[in-house]
Amino acid sequence: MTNEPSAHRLTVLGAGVMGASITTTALGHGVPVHLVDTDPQRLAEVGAVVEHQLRFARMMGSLPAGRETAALTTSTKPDTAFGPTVLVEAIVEDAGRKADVLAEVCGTLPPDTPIVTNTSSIPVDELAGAVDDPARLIGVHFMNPPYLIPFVEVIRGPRTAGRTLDAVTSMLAVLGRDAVVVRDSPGFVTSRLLHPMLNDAARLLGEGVASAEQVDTLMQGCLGHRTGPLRTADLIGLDNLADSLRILAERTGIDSHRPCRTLLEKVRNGDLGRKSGRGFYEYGEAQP
Ligand SMILES: NC(=O)c1ccc[n+]([C@@H]2O[C@H](COP(=O)([O-])OP(=O)(O)OC[C@H]3O[C@@H](n4cnc5c(N)ncnc54)[C@H](O)[C@@H]3O)[C@@H](O)[C@H]2O)c1
Repeated sequence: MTNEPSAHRLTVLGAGVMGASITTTALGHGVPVHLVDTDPQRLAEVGAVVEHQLRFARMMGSLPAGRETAALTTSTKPDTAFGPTVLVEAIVEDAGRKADVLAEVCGTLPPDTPIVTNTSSIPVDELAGAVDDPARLIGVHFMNPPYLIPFVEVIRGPRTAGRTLDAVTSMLAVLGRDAVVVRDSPGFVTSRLLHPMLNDAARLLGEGVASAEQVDTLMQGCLGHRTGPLRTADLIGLDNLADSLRILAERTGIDSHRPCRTLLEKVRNGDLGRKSGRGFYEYGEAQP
């Protein structure tokens, strides 16, 4: 696999928070993307979201200068004629739905096309059971937002082939991402450490120990956390965080990983964080 962007083409499943921003990262590095979402409304909005993110990423200097932005196509079903070199699954954090979509899509790809799951917490080998050839599935846990964070956590499942790892790390190099390869496990390294901490921050808020601003200010000012745990939770999306915590609790047997009452209440009220315009903080309107 070459380092020429034109040698790579991504199909991305899921045009939500991560699917859109993975798309921005690829387009800004000159890699064409076919973006698929079952929700036509989301597809109608996502072009403007990606444009906004491309402008922001350029302003932050996080895209290669002089590289032409690649073409984006969208649809509610994968276009088999697109011929991706890698397929990235970034749909909701639900093991059953991910397994269904992976089982369906693998039959439409040539046998050697690597499949990436962007799951936050589901063990890759659990999802590999849904793929025709488990050797071609690998986890790439892009951080949010991927066009600003140069590191990615790569999860090599016990059945992931070396050729899959090589092809995917080569694609990540074209996207300017540095891969840290870890062993498969619920939540891997980053979600296993981060998500329970965000849950505890919400618990402290619910117990009335401190306000959201105080929790974040203490974690930023005293412990050097970049954005504060509750602002981070709002950035992730509180529905996605709750789903990931449920999976962590079920797969590790650690009951305290279950999403706390304060977090569940926010999700029930539709306060999902930046993507809905309100979470632990008010944003006025939904943020791209
Ligand atoms: N949000 C984060 O900060 C973050 C970070 C790293 C990884 N992740 C992981 O990335 C994945 C996506 O998370 P998100 O935050 O973007 O979720 P999201 O809820 O913002 O978006 C999910 C999208 O998937 C679409 N979808 C659902 N079923 C589909 C299907 N069968 N085919 C195509 N599209 C489908 C939905 O319509 C929605 O637009 C999850 O596995 C999540 O755990 C999230």
